[in-house]
Formats: sequence, structure tokens, C-alpha cells
Amino acid sequence: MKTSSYSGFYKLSTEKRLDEVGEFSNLTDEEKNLLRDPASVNEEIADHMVENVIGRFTLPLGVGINFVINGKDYVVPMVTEEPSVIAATSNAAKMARENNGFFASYTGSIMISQIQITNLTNPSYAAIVIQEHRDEIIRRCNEQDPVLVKFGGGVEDVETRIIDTLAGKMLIVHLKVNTLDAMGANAVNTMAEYIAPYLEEITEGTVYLRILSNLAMHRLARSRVIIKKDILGEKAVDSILQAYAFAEADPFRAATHNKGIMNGIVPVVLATGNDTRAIESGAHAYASITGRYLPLTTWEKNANGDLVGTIEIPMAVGLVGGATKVHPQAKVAVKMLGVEKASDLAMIIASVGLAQNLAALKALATEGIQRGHMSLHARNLATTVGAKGELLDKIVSKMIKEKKVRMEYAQELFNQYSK
Ligand SMILES: CC(C)(COP(=O)([O-])OP(=O)([O-])OC[C@H]1O[C@@H](n2cnc3c(N)ncnc32)[C@H](O)[C@@H]1OP(=O)([O-])[O-])[C@@H](O)C(=O)NCCC(=O)NCCSC(=O)C[C@@](C)(O)CC(=O)[O-]
Ligand SMILES: NC(=O)C1=CN([C@@H]2O[C@H](COP(=O)(O)OP(=O)(O)OC[C@H]3O[C@@H](n4cnc5c(N)ncnc54)[C@H](OP(=O)(O)O)[C@@H]3O)[C@@H](O)[C@H]2O)C=CC1
Repeated sequence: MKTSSYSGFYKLSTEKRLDEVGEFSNLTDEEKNLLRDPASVNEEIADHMVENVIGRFTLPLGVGINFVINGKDYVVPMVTEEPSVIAATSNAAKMARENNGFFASYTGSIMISQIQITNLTNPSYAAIVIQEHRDEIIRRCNEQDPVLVKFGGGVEDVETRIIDTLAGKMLIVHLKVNTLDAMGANAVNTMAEYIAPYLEEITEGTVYLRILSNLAMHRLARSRVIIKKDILGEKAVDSILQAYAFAEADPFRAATHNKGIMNGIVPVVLATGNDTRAIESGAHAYASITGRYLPLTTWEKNANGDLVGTIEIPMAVGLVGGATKVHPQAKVAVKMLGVEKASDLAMIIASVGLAQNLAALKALATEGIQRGHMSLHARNLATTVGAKGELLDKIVSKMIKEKKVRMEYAQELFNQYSK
């Protein structure tokens, strides 16, 4: 496999797929074994990762293929329990690569650490006092993480906000911290806890919370794509614009639209050992930052009639820290992507989200989601009732043909055909 483009990849055996990806990503035999082996996260690793461990839980690792991002081919590791997500991603990436794929950018790894100051008689006055001490606050915080500072990171700015709350006015201090290639929670939380007594001293207020914000609005990943109208058909372009207009106007639809985007994003976040909850909460908070819950993507038509899509999403993912360096399969997933900077990972993930949204909207706005999704779901059901090989294919075809993709029917067919 020399490029990430591979027609019929999904028809290969699991072993052959692994060989092809291994060749593309220069995986060693040992790394391939780690991916094959559901017990790669052994008891000892598991017991060190979280608490009260009693076992391990395995999910499938697949690959989104056909991706070209900023001119480079990628095979994207994805861990998910949901059928048709990886197919959809590869499908959209295939359409996108016809026109040079995705173009992505990143605003930098700036995280916000919040310090909540209460019991202030004069919050506006206290805010000015904080700004007067800005340089000293930065100096003291940066002393807490010399490694981060050595690599060019650390606190870059201090901001203050006065908010009205149920408990009265509060002064909220934001440390804006460049966490470079780390997600950064530990670094920024340490800084916030360390600096809090000093802020109490200079403002004479009382500090309660000292914690990062998952609304990482200074750590945005962006991606854009143009799909030629010949690939989609003019009617499908217009239908997708109708679907987008619906999501833009209606939060009930926008929630599902954004769920489809997260269908692509979360599997890559998980595969690379990053924090899925951090990304989910950041995405949905950012979707409502204007006061209205909106889609995280935009879709328009250009002068040629081609479909033009964009995504902008907070993307606090790292390559050091968290589970990324502990989980053996996550380490191989990162190697598969060949990324060395958190920025590259963030841009890939945003592009996968955009691709996923494109595939879902195309299906929804044209033939409906059920044909593609349900045919893959049917395989899931047939496997669950114990079907394998030719019997599995027979049950799947029958369920799809009769549009009866249900567990009881899969069981009924299994019993009938196995007699
Ligand atoms: C499912 C497809 C891809 C079928 O699509 P199709 O038109 O039957 O596909 P095709 O046979 O023309 O194949 C096109 C390409 O898709 C890929 N592909 C095709 N089949 C497979 C497969 N079995 N395994 C892996 N990859 C597959 C593969 O790359 C293939 O290229 P080829 O290799 O043939 O050159 C299409 O219908 C699709 O993209 N559907 C969208 C499905 C989707 O979004 N699923 C997510 C779950 S639904 C949901 O939760 C979100 C939602 C929908 O509610 C969000 C929203 O509302 O916005
Ligand atoms: N609300 C939330 O989202 C919260 C999330 N978490 C969890 O925090 C974890 C992530 O923590 P995180 O702080 O990223 O990880 P770590 O603290 O493990 O790693 C970050 C540290 O690695 C060192 N480092 C070495 N090289 C680099 C580099 N190139 N770029 C940046 N840092 C470098 C830095 O200094 P040094 O060596 O001095 O440490 C840095 O502070 C996740 O597991 C997440 O689930 C925790 C609390 C809250």
C-alpha cells in the first residue's frame, strides 16, 4: 500500500488489511502483533491506568482510508463500536481526494485555566490589580513547569472576566497556557492551584475552583474541502445545502448533525489515547458560543456549483501525557499517522470530522441513511446471532432485500438456514 487510496480495501481479510496498513505505516511485526492482540493492554497496564480494575474491554480498531490532508496521504486509526462510521469516513475521503483532499490549519495549543475569585467588594478594582501583577503571575506559574517552558510553552497571558452568578459577582481569571504537544490538563491545573493563594493575597478575595476549561476556544483546528459537483451530482449538492440550512436553523437537528461529526472525531481521539470527554464537551460548548447551538461545519456552493465545506472545532489533543504514551495500541495508532506534533493530530481529527459529516449528509439528503448504515448494521446483527462465512452473507442479503434488519429476524433466519 503506497498511498492511502485503496479501492475495495474493505473486501480484504483482516490479516491482509493489517499487512497493507503495516506496509503504508512501516509497522514492525511487534507493532502489528500489538494491534492483533486484544490483550495488549495487559492486567498490569490496565491496573495502572485506572482504579478498581477487574478486567479489560475491547473495541474494534479500523482505519479510515483515502485521506489526503495538506497534500499528505493518511491512513487514520479509528476505534468505534458503531457500524458504517469507518465506511462513511473512507467514502467521503475518497470523494475529497479527487480534488486534492482536505486543507487544515491550527491556532496553537493554548489552553485556558480558570481561577474563580469570590467575596470581592470591588471586582472591577480587583481585576485591575490582577492585570497590574500580570508579569509576576506569569513568572510564578511558569516556574511550575520548567520542561514546558524549556520547549517554548507556558503561560502567555492573563485575562480577567467579571460574571454575574447565583452567588453574586465573581472575578474569573484565565491563564492562557501554551501546552505545546500535551493536552495540558495537568500542567494548567497545577499552575492554577499554585497561583491561587497569591491571587487571594493581592485581591483579598476567596478562591474556590482552579481548573482548566474544556471550552478550548484558543485551540481550534480548522479544515476545508471542495467536492466537485460532478462527483456528487448537482442535485445532491443542493440537497446537502438544504440539510445544512436545516441544521443551522434548528438545534434539534444541529445536535444530530454534530453527533455525526463526532462519529468521526471520537474514534480517532480514542485510538490515539486522548480524552474523548474533553473533546466532546469542548465541541458542544463551542457550537453554542454565539448563544445559539449551531452546526460545527458549514456547507456552501461555489461559483462552479461545487460543494464547499468547512469545520472549526476546539481540539485539545496531545501526543505526550495522558494514555497516549501508556497505551501500547495508542502508541501504534500515533505511529500509523506519522505525526510528531499535537497540531498535526488536531488537523487530521478535524478533517475526519468534516469527512464524516459530508458522508452522513450525502446519504441523508439523497437516498436516506438506512441503506448504507443498515446494510452494515445487518452484518452486526447476523454476527450476534452466531452466523459466519457464507451463512452470514446469506442472512445479511435477505434482511436487506426484505428491509427487515432486526435481531429477531436475524435469529429466525439463522435457525431456518442452519437446519
Ligand atoms: C455506508 C456507505 C459508505 C455505503 O456507501 P455506498 O454508496 O454503498 O458505497 P460504495 O459501494 O459506492 O463505496 C464507496 C466507498 O465507501 C467505502 N465503503 C463502502 N462500503 C464499505 C464497507 N463495507 N467498509 C468499508 N468501507 C466501505 C469505500 O471506501 C468505498 O470505496 P471503494 O473501496 O469501493 O473504492 C454510505 O452509505 C455512507 O457514507 N453512509 C453514511 C453512513 C453514516 O454516516 N454512518 C454513521 C452512522 S449514522 C449516525 O449516527 C449519524 C447521523 C446520520 O445521524 C448524522 C446526521 O444525522 O447528520
Ligand atoms: N477537564 C479535563 O479535561 C481534565 C482532564 N484531565 C486528564 O489529563 C490528562 C492529560 O494531561 P496532560 O497535562 O496533557 O499530560 P501530562 O501532564 O502527563 O503531560 C504534560 C507534560 O509533559 C511534559 N512535556 C514533555 N514534552 C512536552 C511537549 N513537547 N509538549 C508539552 N509538554 C511536554 C511537560 O512538562 P513536565 O514533564 O514537567 O510534566 C507537560 O507539562 C488526560 O488524561 C485527561 O483525561 C485531568 C483533569 C481534568
